[in-house]
Amino acid sequence: MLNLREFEAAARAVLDPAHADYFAGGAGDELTLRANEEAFARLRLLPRVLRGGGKQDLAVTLLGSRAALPILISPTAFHKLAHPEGELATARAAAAAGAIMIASMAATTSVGDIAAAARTGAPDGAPLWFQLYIQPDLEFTEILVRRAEEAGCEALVVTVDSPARGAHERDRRNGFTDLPDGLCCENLRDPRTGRVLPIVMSPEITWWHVDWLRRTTSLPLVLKGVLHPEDAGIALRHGVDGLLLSNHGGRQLDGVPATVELLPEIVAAVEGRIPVILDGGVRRGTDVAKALALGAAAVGVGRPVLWGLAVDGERGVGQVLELLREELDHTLTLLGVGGLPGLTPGHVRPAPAAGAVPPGAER
Ligand SMILES: Cc1cc2nc3c(=O)[nH]c(=O)nc-3n(C[C@H](O)[C@H](O)[C@H](O)COP(=O)(O)O)c2cc1C
Ligand SMILES: CCCCC(=O)C(=O)O
Repeated sequence: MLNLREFEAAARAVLDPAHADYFAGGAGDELTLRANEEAFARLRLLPRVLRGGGKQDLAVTLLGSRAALPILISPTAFHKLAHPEGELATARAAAAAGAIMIASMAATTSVGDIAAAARTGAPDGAPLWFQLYIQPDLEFTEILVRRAEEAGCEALVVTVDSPARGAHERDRRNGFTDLPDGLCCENLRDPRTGRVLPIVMSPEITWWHVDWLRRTTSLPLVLKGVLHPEDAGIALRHGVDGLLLSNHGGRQLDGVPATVELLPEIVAAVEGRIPVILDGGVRRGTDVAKALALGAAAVGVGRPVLWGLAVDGERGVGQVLELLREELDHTLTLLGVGGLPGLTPGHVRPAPAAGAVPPGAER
């Protein structure tokens, strides 16, 4: 497999079509889903020449978590739909690659088991973060937080773009509403009753809940899904430690901008005080370089990990991460950049608008 696109095609060939559509799909007309990738394609890279350099160091430290590459595994639900080993395979591959994995609250494996798998992938420890939808039942939300802490998660990623579930027409068409028998969201098991609770996406969640969470845990808090620069400023005032600039891969509000289009504004709004991670449409090492040049501290990938997992379990996820790592390394070399800190906004230009006449070409 030469690139992530080939993984996508191969994954579709092996997945149940309804599950392939669940992974691939977006909300509504899928405008934002397409926009994420198109926006990367509209950015051009501008290399510098004759600058020497050598082996690229791709390591980053994010909120105290050390990673071998600036590419995280964004949280995605239901990995056992892609492969019987599910999140365990993903965690081992992430750990072996030194990539931070953000375990989804909607995982088909408990966060404790995911953490144990990550340790087998990298015995000196592999950074694991936990994604949380704040539940209106705060007692249960606190149970989830303690489980993540006990599992050794190093940060909480609080998804705030989901006051309601996105409208996924592919799932409605396919009648995909529930997990198959035998699979469930293990993290949602309620120790008070032994039952598995449904995930509540509630419009009643507010900044008050972020403050509550801030008081409830000492883990770093990353807000996932802030898109408005004013909300980035509000997040700072609420003591948030990082932002994951995300439109949920085009699966929540359709019609919102591509994340990389918003990146410069969000980076400006946080004034360097907290890291901004970006996800949505990252498919190439060149995309990673573009996002980092525009000020992202790192990027996340969602669907490509599911494709790798579907194609070949742990090995497939490992190959997806390795392809991105290699491509990023090669991109930096061709850009004449000696390491991640060398990437600057000057390395990126917008493509001319369609039909535009280049300056000096008018007659
Ligand atoms: C199948 C699928 C399931 C997802 N599940 C979650 C989830 O449980 N929690 C969450 O915060 N985001 C979830 N996301 C959004 C991802 O974290 C991420 O924002 C998005 O996939 C990034 O875009 P990309 O797929 O283009 O890389 C999901 C995305 C997909 C495609
Ligand atoms: C209840 C699971 C939510 C998964 C999710 O966030 C998505 O499919 O985008």
